[in-house]
Amino acid sequence: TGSSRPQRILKAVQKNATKGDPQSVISAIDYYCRHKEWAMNVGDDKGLILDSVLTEVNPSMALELGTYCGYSSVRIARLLSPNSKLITVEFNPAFAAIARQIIAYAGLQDKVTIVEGASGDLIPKMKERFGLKSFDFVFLDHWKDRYVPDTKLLEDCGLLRKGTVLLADNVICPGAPEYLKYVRNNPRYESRYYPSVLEYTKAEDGLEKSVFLG
Ligand SMILES: O=C(NCCc1nnc(-c2ccc3[nH]cnc3c2)[nH]1)c1cc(-c2ccc(F)cc2)cc(O)c1O
Ligand SMILES: [Mg+2]
Repeated sequence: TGSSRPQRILKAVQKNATKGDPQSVISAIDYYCRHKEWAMNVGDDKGLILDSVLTEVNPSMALELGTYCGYSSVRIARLLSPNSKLITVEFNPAFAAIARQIIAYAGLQDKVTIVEGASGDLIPKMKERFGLKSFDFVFLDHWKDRYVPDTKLLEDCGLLRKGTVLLADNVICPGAPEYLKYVRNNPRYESRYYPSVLEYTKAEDGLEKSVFLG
């Protein structure tokens, strides 16, 4: 039984990044995934769009659905103000274990809480478990067929407030056509598409930013 791709990504971080330096962790993962083996991180092209939207929103409470190896958790958490927090949901325990180590290597463990389980089960428990009112920012990067049900669930659980920003990865590749229809035809959202490329490739992809209007 050999190593897994996430394990190899962790090793690349431990070998090439500087402990406590989030940017070096991001660069180490991007280098590895561009030159050694592809992986489904949001990547450096779409990552710059994520950075700019995040800086604009400056969230106190952020939610990420789909942690994978923690690459976007590090991208998000490194830009959060002091006392701001990121909760990230991961379904796969093996992914979560690697992400925890990568987030800790970046020195961001105090800003990030990784929750393991299905988003559909965890979202209804968030208010009580984390004593939070609502999220200021949500990054959707999990299973693409969960984007619509989980957005509806966030609405129904009162976890979105007037002005909450949803940013969805992969709306072109692998694609989230139902989600695009949902947010673009819904008067409760103001949506904008940011064209880009699929991580580490020249294939078309992009991010959809949707502001919840309450
Ligand atoms: O599947 C993806 N991402 C999802 C991973 C995940 N990590 N965690 C979850 C989770 C977390 C809580 C959940 N609760 C319920 N389902 C859950 C699923 N899902 C994904 C796939 C691609 C991709 C593109 C082109 C290809 F040829 C092949 C692949 C690119 C990307 O940027 C992705 O994000
Ligand atoms: Mg993605």
